[in-house]
Amino acid sequence: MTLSSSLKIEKMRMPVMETENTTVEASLSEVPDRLPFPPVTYSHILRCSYHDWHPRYRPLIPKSRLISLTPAFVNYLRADGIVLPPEARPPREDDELDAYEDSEEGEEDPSAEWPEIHTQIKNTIAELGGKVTPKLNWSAPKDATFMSPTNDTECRSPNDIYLLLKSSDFITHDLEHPFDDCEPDHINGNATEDILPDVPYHLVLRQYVNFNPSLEFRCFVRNRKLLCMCQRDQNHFDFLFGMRDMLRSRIQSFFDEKLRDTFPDPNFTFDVYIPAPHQRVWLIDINPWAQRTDPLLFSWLEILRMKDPIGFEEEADNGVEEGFVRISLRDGTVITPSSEEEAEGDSSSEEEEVENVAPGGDDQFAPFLPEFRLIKKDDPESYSFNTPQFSAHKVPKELVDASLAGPGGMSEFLGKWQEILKQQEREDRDAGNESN
Ligand SMILES: Nc1ncnc2c1ncn2[C@@H]1O[C@H](COP(=O)(O)OP(=O)(O)OP(=O)(O)O)[C@@H](O)[C@H]1O
Ligand SMILES: [Mg+2]
Repeated sequence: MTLSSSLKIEKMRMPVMETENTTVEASLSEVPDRLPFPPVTYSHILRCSYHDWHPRYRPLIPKSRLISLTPAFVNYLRADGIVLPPEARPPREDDELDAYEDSEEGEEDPSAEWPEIHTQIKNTIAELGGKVTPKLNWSAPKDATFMSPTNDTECRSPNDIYLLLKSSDFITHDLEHPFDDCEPDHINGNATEDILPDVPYHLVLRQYVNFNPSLEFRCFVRNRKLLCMCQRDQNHFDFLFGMRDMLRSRIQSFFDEKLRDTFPDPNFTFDVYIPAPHQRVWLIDINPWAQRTDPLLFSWLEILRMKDPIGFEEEADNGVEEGFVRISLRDGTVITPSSEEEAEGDSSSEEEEVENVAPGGDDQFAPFLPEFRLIKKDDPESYSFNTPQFSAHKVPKELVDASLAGPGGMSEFLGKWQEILKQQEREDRDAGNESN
């Protein structure tokens, strides 16, 4: 879950947007003051929490473990400042034993308040092969990767995890604002009491895998219909265009078979990963149908105003070619296999292979298939490969340089940070003295 994209951004995005088949032009006067979302309820947010859906979809998810967090640990995450438990380091030959013991003695150990969680995290990292990527109920600390020497969310020790979690605004959002802009649920038409629900906080540890970001997709579901989807990474990948129909078909089947009738809410978004050889779809996350979920290559207004795909029935026989959806058309009408049978015998000669076009090619009609939006070569949305995402969360260059400078790990980086701050204070003081 990212911090919300504002309506202002929606307005900026709307005027010209290349879609898969059409160019949508909307005048700003058509843009409402508020995005027309249905009310987002507390229980919808809770049902999108990893701990809620993980047991239901376990076989569809890459290997992960959940650790139920105690109030003491949640307090540690919430507390200002970053104090990490002391790390046991192997004694070096030149260590004076006395000096080594002295330095250990004085150190504060926050994990003394939550030793069982600390141990569970250590054991889970080992169980998952030594490398994990963490997240809380809704969010991964993607905005804090500047704290990591590898510049990503790979963690090898509990301290790597604590440092990322405590440095992330996305994690703070999970802790402090999960129900912002939400309202109580309605039972029999009556609103329930407006008391914020208790959140059963969980730490999710996923076995770290080298993801190919070009094969991650976000999918939007409204009224249990797969409405549209797009790539998650904001770069242009030429090869995706040739695979679009095949990937769409995989995602549609995955949705129909695994999610459509099992997710408790009719509206939601989900993220998938379809690594080579692109046979298997992995579920990565489920996000609320709410402004806080980044619509990526779409704008929310565009999604909310989108027509439902009218749907299709894939031919029941085995004449379906890999990578294509075969739809029966006659006189511009969709003919499903059952209606075809009723009408007359074999009509295969009248079949056409169609992409995401409406009958008669008229844009006023609903599309047949969910739009699958990819970044074209010259799209303004396409980032340069060097530009990091989450620009709102950028930090001074010195900090990034410091984090990348040495192999000493994250704790060393914290030390460098303190040094930079002290140096800055000294310079400010000197500048003040000079001007006096
Ligand atoms: N097992 C894994 N190993 C390595 N990287 C992973 C793994 N699982 C997910 N990732 C990476 O982490 C990214 C973020 O994960 P996730 O979608 O769960 O975070 P999020 O905070 O919910 O994101 P958003 O705010 O976009 O909803 C994914 O896009 C993927 O690149
Ligand atoms: Mg998410």
